Amino acid sequence: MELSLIGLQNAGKTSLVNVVATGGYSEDMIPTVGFNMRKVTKGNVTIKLWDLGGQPRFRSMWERYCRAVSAIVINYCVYNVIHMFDMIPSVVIELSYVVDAADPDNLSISRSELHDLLSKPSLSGIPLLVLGNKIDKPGAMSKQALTDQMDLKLIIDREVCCFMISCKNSTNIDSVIDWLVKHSKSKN
Ligand SMILES: Nc1nc2c(ncn2[C@@H]2O[C@H](COP(=O)(O)OP(=O)(O)OP(=O)(O)O)[C@@H](O)[C@H]2O)c(=O)[nH]1
Ligand SMILES: [Mg+2]
Repeated sequence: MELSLIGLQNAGKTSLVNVVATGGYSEDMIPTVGFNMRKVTKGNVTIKLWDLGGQPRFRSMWERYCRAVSAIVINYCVYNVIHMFDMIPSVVIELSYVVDAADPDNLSISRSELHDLLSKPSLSGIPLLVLGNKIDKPGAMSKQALTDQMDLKLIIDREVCCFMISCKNSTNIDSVIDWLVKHSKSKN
């Protein structure tokens, strides 16, 4: 199974890959240039994770990487949204600010990047996993607020699942792995 992670810069995509792969977390991260690929084995399932750079100059390649993979994970920095699409790479879209006021622009950018991506015919029907990341931070938004502000209720043409996570504290990372393994099995 192949997954692509998309999200705005600083959402925590590379941190998520590290936590899923090894359990390791670091504050000291370098922004991803282009993409990284990492293979992770969980039980009898091997997942190839495409970790895409979230800076504006890299966003045009998201669709290309989502066409070839099994799932799309969208990562938000709440904060993190992950969407999983089966048989397509996963995409992560991230928001890098405290949602409730500090930087409303980022939230609307994340929302429009997500809905733009989902409107691509090449990605139709792919399940989506939305992850709200950085819930350890004070002021992190609730799942309900994330769902409302990302207009997730408008997505009716595919399975959508949403978890609130913290890579830092490993909160709900097990649920993310279970979801990934379950969806990779259902397609293999
Ligand atoms: N407090 C907190 N910080 C986090 C969490 N996850 C990631 N971070 C921090 O957020 C920063 C950015 O993390 P990255 O994983 O590099 O973000 P990215 O989405 O890969 O960024 P790009 O590669 O530029 O797209 C780092 O300083 C991380 O330590 C979390 O759960 N909680
Ligand atoms: Mg990165």
